[in-house]
Amino acid sequence: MKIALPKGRIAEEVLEIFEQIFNEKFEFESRKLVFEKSGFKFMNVRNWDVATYVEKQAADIGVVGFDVITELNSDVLELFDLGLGKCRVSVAGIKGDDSYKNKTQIVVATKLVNIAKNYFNQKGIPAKIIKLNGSIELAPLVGLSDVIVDIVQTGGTLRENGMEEKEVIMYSSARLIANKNSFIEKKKEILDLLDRIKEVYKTRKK
Ligand SMILES: Nc1ncnc2c1ncn2[C@@H]1O[C@H](COP(=O)(O)OP(=O)(O)OP(=O)(O)O)[C@@H](O)[C@H]1O
Ligand SMILES: O=P(O)(O)OC[C@H]1O[C@H](OP(=O)(O)OP(=O)(O)O)[C@H](O)[C@@H]1O
Repeated sequence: MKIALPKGRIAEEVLEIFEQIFNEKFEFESRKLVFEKSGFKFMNVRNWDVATYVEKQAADIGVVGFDVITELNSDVLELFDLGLGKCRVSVAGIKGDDSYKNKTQIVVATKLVNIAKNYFNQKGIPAKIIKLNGSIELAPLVGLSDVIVDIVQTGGTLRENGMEEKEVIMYSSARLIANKNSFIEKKKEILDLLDRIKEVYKTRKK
């Protein structure tokens, strides 16, 4: 069975869970992208690519943020909420300035283009979306956009830049996902692993 694990923020906590299940040290050596343990092949993949590997069945299962699955509209099965990497996706803007609410068209800077588009569409508010790849908070500060749609965790980045959360769009946490065909072909192995994860959660300190 092939398992795609994310690099980056949630990597450490995810590896910890797998360490507990397999009862041994789990570490991707510096540049090594694949390692095998007890018949499982683990792949070290960028958070944003986990959903793609799983959807295309290059991996049978994976761990990824719910924000990513939502943004990519990934056609995968969601098996379990791991409760890690908790954050929210919010509309944010300059503190005390709600003038964006009166505009005929709001200019929104974001990395999460689809989430932003769907949110303003559903509210019937015309929005022009500007895609950025990082440091999203800068956009309203220099007049590139009226507001941003971005991930908020501690709120520290917003505060430090004189901004505030205006509207929460969705809450996110890391999810265990499976490829739909793999779930049919390898149902027993996948459910066994899921049981082992749930077992770890019963004894896990929050
Ligand atoms: N402060 C935060 N900023 C970004 N993501 C966060 C934060 N807190 C929790 N998360 C969650 O952690 C996941 C992984 O974030 P991480 O920063 O490692 O990857 P990324 O930068 O979004 O992706 P990639 O490394 O592929 O470019 C996100 O998809 C989100 O669900
Ligand atoms: O609420 P906070 O705890 O401050 O976290 C939120 C910040 O973290 C993320 O950025 P990241 O650090 O991934 O950098 P980026 O701007 O390059 O995307 C996100 O895009 C926010 O900027």
